[in-house]
Amino acid sequence: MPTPHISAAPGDFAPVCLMPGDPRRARHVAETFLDDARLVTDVRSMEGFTGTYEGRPVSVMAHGMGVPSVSIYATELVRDYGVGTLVRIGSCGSVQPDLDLRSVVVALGASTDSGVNRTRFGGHDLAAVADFALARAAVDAADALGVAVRVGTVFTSDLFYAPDPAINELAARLGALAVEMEAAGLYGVAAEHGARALTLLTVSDHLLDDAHLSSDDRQRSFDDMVRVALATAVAA
Ligand SMILES: O=P(O)(O)O[C@H]1O[C@H](CO)[C@@H](O)[C@H]1O
Ligand SMILES: O=c1cc[nH]c(=O)[nH]1
Repeated sequence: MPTPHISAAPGDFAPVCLMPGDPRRARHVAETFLDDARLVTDVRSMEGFTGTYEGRPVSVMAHGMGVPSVSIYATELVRDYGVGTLVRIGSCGSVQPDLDLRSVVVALGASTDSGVNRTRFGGHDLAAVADFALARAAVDAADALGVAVRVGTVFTSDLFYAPDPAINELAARLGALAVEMEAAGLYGVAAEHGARALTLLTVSDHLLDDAHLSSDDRQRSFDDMVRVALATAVAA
């Protein structure tokens, strides 16, 4: 049963899994928000945990950085462990002047410079979109929790260090709220394997202003997004 990248036993994962990029954030979510959380996999130190939230089973496992990494973990979770719902909880760089540090973004869809979805779709452009019920549940959950969210598209880039920052301005002109590195890959995996996926992001950097959150601030802001993600996970 173990896959090349996940050592859990059958049934170890809940039907819904939250996915940050950073394994330490996965542990933080498990220890802070889940009841009875237990470690179910730690291959390559990419720890995954399963516990309960409001009495419902929920898992959290990191996916690493970039489309290839999220594609591996998301595929194995869905195909080999029966996870049907994946909610990415990540960070992003804002490219809109009115989207400030600490804001939470609901990524309805993702443009990308990655080639994976074209590879997947025989050279055509795939509509890399979130599951509508999850997106609606996230917006409702955020309202109920008093967390302001912006809903729109993001740009999933293979390059954290873009050689020409003009790409961020172009993405903004074409409507992107922010830049990150996995949503388009996650949505492609979900489309291929019939799973539901959503990406929630906290703005940790402002790419137009060159402003950045401190690591303490990142943690605090991240927790608002986690509350929204958990409420979404048990509602939708
Ligand atoms: O905070 P995470 O979820 O890792 O997301 C963002 O941060 C990483 C880059 O620092 C990339 O993975 C990007 O998508
Ligand atoms: O991909 C990312 C994530 C956070 N901040 C950025 O500028 N880019």
